[in-house]
Amino acid sequence: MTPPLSVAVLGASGRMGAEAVEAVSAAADMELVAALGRHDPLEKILEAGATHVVDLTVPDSTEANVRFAVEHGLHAVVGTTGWTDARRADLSALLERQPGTGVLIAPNFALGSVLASAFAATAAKYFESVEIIELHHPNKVDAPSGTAVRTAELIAAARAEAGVPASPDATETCLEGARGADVDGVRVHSVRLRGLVAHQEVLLGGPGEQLTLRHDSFDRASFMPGVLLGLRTVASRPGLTYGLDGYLELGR
Ligand SMILES: NC(=O)C1=CN([C@@H]2O[C@H](COP(=O)(O)OP(=O)(O)OC[C@H]3O[C@@H](n4cnc5c(N)ncnc54)[C@H](OP(=O)(O)O)[C@@H]3O)[C@@H](O)[C@H]2O)C=CC1
Ligand SMILES: O=C(O)C1=N[C@H](C(=O)O)C[C@H](O)C1
Repeated sequence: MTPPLSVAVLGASGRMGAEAVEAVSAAADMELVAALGRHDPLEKILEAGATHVVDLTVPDSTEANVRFAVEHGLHAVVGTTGWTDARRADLSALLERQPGTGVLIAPNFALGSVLASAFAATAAKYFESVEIIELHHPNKVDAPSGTAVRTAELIAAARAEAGVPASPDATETCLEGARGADVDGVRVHSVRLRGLVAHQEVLLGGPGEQLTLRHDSFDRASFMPGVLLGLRTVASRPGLTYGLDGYLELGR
């Protein structure tokens, strides 16, 4: 019989971390061996004999956490935001020196969200205009969301490959921010509202029509199947995978 995966959760008392602790504890093929808070030394992961780490902390700490895991040959599943191109490139370089170790950075673990972003990328070349609205709870520490950034990147890449020109926009703004953030040429608007969890709309416009792709996470339980899928897959995918779509058969 295959032994259970030995999993350590970082950020264990946070909104996502607490949910992950429950999900891992309930999974028959996993054992939760450590649950670390902000003040716990990372060495606790090693003492506990973890082989897999889940990072659900904050953008300021995630890079050091993941580097620590990789340097010790542990596989990491990362949901924390803040992984810029430069940070991912540094991590890829580190992973080259640790063959056999896998890291998944997943801007969104909800399968519906991953699918919605993939659908948006597929649709993007057929429409003149595309904009993203992401909507989250007001305790979220960053904007725009990692999901919106990833979706914009996928859309921009698909449009560039198809040779689609930039979305038309003749606006003269008189107030900074009125048109949202520019992510790879895609406008992203961030809403923070009490009562929300995590939501996103991709608006695609053409002459006389609009396609809206909306995904809603009403509960953080929505992220857990993706976290568990990541944990079950990451060791078989050495190096860095960016986006849970990398583990799914999406057939672009
Ligand atoms: N990929 C995905 O599907 C999802 C990703 N996220 C992302 O996950 C991250 C966490 O979100 P959320 O759970 O809502 O946030 P919370 O603020 O609820 O939790 C963050 C956790 O990180 C801990 N922490 C804070 N600072 C440090 C530090 N310096 N070192 C180690 N740990 C630290 C906190 O500890 P303490 O309690 O002691 O302050 C807390 O437990 C965010 O980046 C968010 O965007 C969120 C939802 C889904
Ligand atoms: O902070 C959150 O809540 C979320 N963060 C991730 C992001 O920034 O995209 C994923 C999801 O949107 C929830």
